[in-house]
Amino acid sequence: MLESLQDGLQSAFRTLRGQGRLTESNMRDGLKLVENALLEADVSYDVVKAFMQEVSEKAVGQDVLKSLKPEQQLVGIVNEALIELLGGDSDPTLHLKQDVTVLMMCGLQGAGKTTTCGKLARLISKEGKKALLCAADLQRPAAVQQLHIVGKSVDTPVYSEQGATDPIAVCQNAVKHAKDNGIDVVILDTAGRLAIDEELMQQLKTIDLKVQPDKAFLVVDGMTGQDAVNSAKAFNDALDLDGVIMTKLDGDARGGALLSVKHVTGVPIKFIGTSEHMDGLDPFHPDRFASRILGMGDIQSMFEMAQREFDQEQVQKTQERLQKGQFTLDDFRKQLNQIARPGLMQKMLGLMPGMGEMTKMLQGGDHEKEMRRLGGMIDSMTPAERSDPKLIDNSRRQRIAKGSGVSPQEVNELIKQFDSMASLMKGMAGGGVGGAMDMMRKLRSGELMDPTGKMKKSKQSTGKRMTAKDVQNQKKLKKKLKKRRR
Ligand SMILES: Nc1nc2c(ncn2[C@@H]2O[C@H](COP(=O)(O)OP(=O)(O)OP(=O)(O)O)[C@@H](O)[C@H]2O)c(=O)[nH]1
Repeated sequence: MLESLQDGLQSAFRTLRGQGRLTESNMRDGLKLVENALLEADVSYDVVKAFMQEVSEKAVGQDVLKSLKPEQQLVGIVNEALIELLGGDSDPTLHLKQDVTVLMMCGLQGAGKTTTCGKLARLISKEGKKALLCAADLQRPAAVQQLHIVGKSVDTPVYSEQGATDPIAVCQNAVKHAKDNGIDVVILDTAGRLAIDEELMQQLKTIDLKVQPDKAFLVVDGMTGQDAVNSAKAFNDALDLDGVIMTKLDGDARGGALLSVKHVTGVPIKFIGTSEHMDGLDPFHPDRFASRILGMGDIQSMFEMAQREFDQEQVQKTQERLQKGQFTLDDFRKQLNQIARPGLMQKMLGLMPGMGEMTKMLQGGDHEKEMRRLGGMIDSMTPAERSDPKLIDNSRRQRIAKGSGVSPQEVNELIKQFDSMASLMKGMAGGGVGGAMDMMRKLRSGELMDPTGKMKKSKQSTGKRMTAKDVQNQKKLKKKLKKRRR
């Protein structure tokens, strides 16, 4: 996400690396590169101008701190200005009421509104609250049905009225239904249009007036750059928005809209869409995101993601089993299924300082195939072997390999991974950022994954030789990681 902006800023900071003192001239060179990086990321010109003015004033007037290198000083100043630009201390907490909380979602057609309704419902239910989706898009014939499909995929009920023509009445009835049925949050999926028009705005204003949602969120497509900013401005003029949800930041979005929207509209971003899957919605924290843009990672979000996405009950059970020495290969398989979900590892690694390159390399890893390979080996074991892999001697290893169509070395690798996972689970179950850090340390040191994103197995053990390209890639990756860690 926003790799080119990250790269641009990194090269700006690099110009100051090795320079002993912060002078006006070396700072000017660095600042010019920061400005270029922002413009290339398609940040609005006015935003760049205001941003650069603030940064330059601070940078040039800054006393040279003996303890900090010029590069570190500029990073610090840019970090502060970026946090401000992204929304300061705005935070994505929904502040649910005791009574029913109503969230109105609006946006242009195709921005990702319906998908985001589902993602939001999923996040709410992960927090133990009950959500209800309300089909208030009566404009597009298939919209109601689409919301039902989305609702089913996140296990959330959908309120809709067959043949209804009045979206306001549908929203009011949905809120009443929620009150009668102990539901905590109603998410209104309102109609979108291809462009902003008076009729759409009028309908939204009437819903706003008559249903009185607690929050109005605008969903905008981050891939559309400045158009997203302009539509945020128009919707905010009409509706007084509480927040923007910017979608499709997983693609080639350069980030300009993300950096411009708060400055131009005054409305902060509250969530970002990071994939088309239902787990692809991340709460947006300006300080954490600034840290990510500057390549410093976001350990807190990574930890929260682990808490949210890994079944905590299962983590707890596993810890108990570990403590009793009962962790088995069946448990191992369950854990793998959680951890190796497509996209999850990439997202988590993307939050690690300096791991941007690794996430690119993880793209395209065939997790399902890998899961089948590992599952096949586990299925070929006896229950006793699954409970106690130490029983697996040479002849058992030969039998399991034969039964699952792999080499005995691969069975060996699986058992090694099992041992790694056992200590990983201990770290995770230990909880806190430390647990997540421990898990990441293992990933980083390559104990779990190979550079293609598959669960690690040595190429020698499978009889395949490393190609020259593999060797080159590994070298490049090591070099990059080493450089960034400096
Ligand atoms: N890659 C990616 N795709 C997304 C994201 N959010 C939504 N999409 C995709 O964008 C497309 C449009 O999403 P919808 O949810 O149907 O958009 P909508 O705004 O509800 O559109 P209408 O119902 O026509 O008003 C779908 O193919 C989604 O899968 C995201 O964060 N990342």
